[in-house]
Amino acid sequence: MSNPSLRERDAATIARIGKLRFSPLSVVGGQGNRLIEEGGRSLLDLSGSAGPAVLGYGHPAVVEAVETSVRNMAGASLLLYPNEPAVSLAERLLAITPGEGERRVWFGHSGSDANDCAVRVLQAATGRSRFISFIGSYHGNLSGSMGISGHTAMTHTLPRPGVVLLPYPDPFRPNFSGEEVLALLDYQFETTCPPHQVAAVFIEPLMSDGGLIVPPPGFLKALQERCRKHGIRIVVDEVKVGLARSGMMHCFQHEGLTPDLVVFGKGIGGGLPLSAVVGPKEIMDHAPAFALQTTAGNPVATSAGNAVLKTIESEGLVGRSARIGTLFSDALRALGAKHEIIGDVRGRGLAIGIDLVKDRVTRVPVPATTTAKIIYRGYELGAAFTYVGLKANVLEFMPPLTLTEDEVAEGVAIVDQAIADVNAGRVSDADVASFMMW
Ligand SMILES: Cc1ncc(COP(=O)(O)O)c(/C=N/[C@@H]2CCCCNC2=O)c1O
Repeated sequence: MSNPSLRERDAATIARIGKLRFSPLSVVGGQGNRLIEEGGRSLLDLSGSAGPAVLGYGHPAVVEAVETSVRNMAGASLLLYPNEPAVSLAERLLAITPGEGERRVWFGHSGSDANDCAVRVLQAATGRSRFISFIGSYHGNLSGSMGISGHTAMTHTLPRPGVVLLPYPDPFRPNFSGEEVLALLDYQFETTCPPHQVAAVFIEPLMSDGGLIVPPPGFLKALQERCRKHGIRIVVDEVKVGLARSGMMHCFQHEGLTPDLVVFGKGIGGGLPLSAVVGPKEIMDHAPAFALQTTAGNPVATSAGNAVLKTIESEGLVGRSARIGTLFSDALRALGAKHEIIGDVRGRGLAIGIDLVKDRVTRVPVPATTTAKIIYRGYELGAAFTYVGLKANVLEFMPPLTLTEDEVAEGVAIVDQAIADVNAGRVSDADVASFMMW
C-alpha cells in the first residue's frame, strides 16, 4: 500500500467549505514565481495564490523581515500593546494613501475582515444603515463583508437588509451603460433608498471576481460625485488590485477617485495574513474595543507588510506592473488571431482577464466546463491560473509582480497550447468535474 498523496490526505482532512480548487495541483514549496508540486514538478504561478503572492515565494526581503521579527517577537497582539512593525506599517500606509484630513489605520487578517470592519464601523459612526454595492462584487466571506457583496458564489447567503446592488457597467457586455446605472441609482434615491440613510458605497475600482471588469471611463468618478452630494462615504476595495498591481500604486488612482476609506488585503502581507483599513479619524476612532482581533497587527505579519511596501518601492514594482502587464496582455490579445474563443483581453497592469466566448458577435460566454478545461490543461502543461466571472468564463491572471519577460513568454505559450488542446478534445468533462467549484 503506497503512502497516500497530499491530495488524498487533503480530501480526508480539509473541509470542503474552505476549498476553491481549479486543478489537481498540490503544493509542497515555492521559489520565485514558481510553485513546487508534490513529486517535484515546478509550475509557473500566474495566479499569485489568488493575489497575495505579490513578491512571489521566498523573497529575501520577506524572509529576512519575518525571521527577524519572529526571533524577537514584540508580543502578538496590537490591541494590547503597540509594536514597532505595526506602527511603522501604519505610518507607511498613511504616507502612500491619498486622503483628506487626519486618518487612522486598522489592521486585520484578511480582505473579508477588513471590509467587515468597514461596514460595521461606518454604520456605527454615521448612524446610517444602508449601503450601496455592485452585482458581481466580492468583498469577503464574513457576514458583514458578504452581506454587501454581489457575487454569484454567495447566493447561499442573503444580502444585508437595505443594501442596494447596482449593475457594474461592463464595456464588453454593455447590458447597462454607466449612464443607465447612474439613472437607476437616482431612481433608488428618489424612491426606496433615501440617500441620507446610506452610510457608504463600496467600490472595486476594477471588478475582480466578478470578471476582471474595467469600468467605463468616468463612471466611478460620476458615482462618487452623486454620493458626495448626500454625505455618502466612498469605500474603495483595493484588496486584490491595489498596491502596485494595477500599474499605479492604488487602482483607484486610474479612476480619479478620492476615497474616504481604502481597504487593503492579500498582497499587503506578501502571503502572510494581513489586511488594513485606512480611514478618517472621526470614523476609525469611533470607539475603543469596537473591532478587536487578538493577533491582528501582530509584529510578524506587519513586518512582512513593511517588507512588501519597501520592496514595491526599491524594485520599482509599480512601473514594472504597468510594463510587464502590458507585455503580458498584449501577447494574450495576440493569441486572439489564433483562437476565436478569446473574446476580450482586459485589465490593468498585472490584473488581467481573458473573456472566453462561444461567438465573437453575440459574445455569449463559453460554458464553465470549457474554462475549467483550459485551466486543467494549463496545469498539465506547467502553469497555475484560475477563472472568475459570473458566468465562470474569464481566465484570471494575478501573477507575482516580479514576473519576468521570459515567464510572460512561457505563460503565454502555455495558455496558447492549453486552448488548442482543449479545442482538440484532449481534456474530458470527467477531468474537470471535481474542479467546477464556482
Ligand atoms: C476585491 C476583494 N475584496 C475582498 C476579498 C476577500 O479577501 P480574503 O479572501 O482575503 O478574505 C477578495 C477575495 N477574493 C477571492 C477570495 C476567494 C477565492 C477566489 N478569489 C479571490 O480573489 C477580493 O477579491
